[in-house]
Amino acid sequence: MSILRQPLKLALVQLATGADKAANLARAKVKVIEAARSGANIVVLPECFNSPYGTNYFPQYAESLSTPILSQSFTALSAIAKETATYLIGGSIPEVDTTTNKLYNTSLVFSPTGDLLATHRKVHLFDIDIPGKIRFKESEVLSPGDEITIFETKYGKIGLGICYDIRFPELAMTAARKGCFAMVYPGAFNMTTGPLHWTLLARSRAVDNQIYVALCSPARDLNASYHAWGHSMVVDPNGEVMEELEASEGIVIAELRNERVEEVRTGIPVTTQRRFDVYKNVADNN
Ligand SMILES: O=C(O)CCC(=O)C(=O)O
Repeated sequence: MSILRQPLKLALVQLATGADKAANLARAKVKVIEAARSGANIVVLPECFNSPYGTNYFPQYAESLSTPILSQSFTALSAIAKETATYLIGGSIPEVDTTTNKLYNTSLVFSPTGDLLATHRKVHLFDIDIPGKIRFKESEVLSPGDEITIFETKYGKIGLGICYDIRFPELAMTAARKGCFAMVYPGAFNMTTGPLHWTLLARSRAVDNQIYVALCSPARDLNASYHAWGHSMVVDPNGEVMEELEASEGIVIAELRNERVEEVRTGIPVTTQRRFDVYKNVADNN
């Protein structure tokens, strides 16, 4: 069965971001136009591309999406998607729900006509504490989303997660079993877990599910309080890294094809060999 209806070019924009939201949105527009001119059909921006990354920044930069026209980032992303006629996976932005006052780390996806296709609120919040290296507690200010996000494109279905979501294989597995040809994760790993796990996790989710996996980071800025790992990459369904950036701003484009999915799935047919009769109670504790 064809899960990818036609070949497509996927672009990851490893954006250089700063503290000025309007400047970040303007820079995103320039780079998405550049990607589209290079033939990209789907373009991805990084996690928190419109603000610095840090719990202290989220309340200040958060936008309500309840009246989209009033959201600076929503309107900008929709207009960029329309102008470039691309599917735009708009990284993520801090969102405030004004009825509950809760904050979320939220990704918006737009169609080539500028219509909203999907909204993903980061499900697994980035709460880690590695003594002497990094402590980060998104849950101090953010609330988690509660849904797996899958959206339909003319190419097929794509699953969407944000950064730390990649550490949870269940999310990608569920999306793959629902027919997604790719998982896309806007992300911003750091200088401790980046070198340890970024590539490992991307390749793992790809090879677990025999799907494409794309991770899109901001560029590294050593003057910022958070140093992003960079290394945006596209991994193929065999777990092979197709394209990868270093730490500075750039764009990578990879061509995704159904033949590659089929070739890998035929050679090593794990997608049809699963034994849910053996591990159907995967969520039980004992
Ligand atoms: O999982 C990690 O090591 C990093 C996650 C992260 O930076 C994030 O969720 O924003």
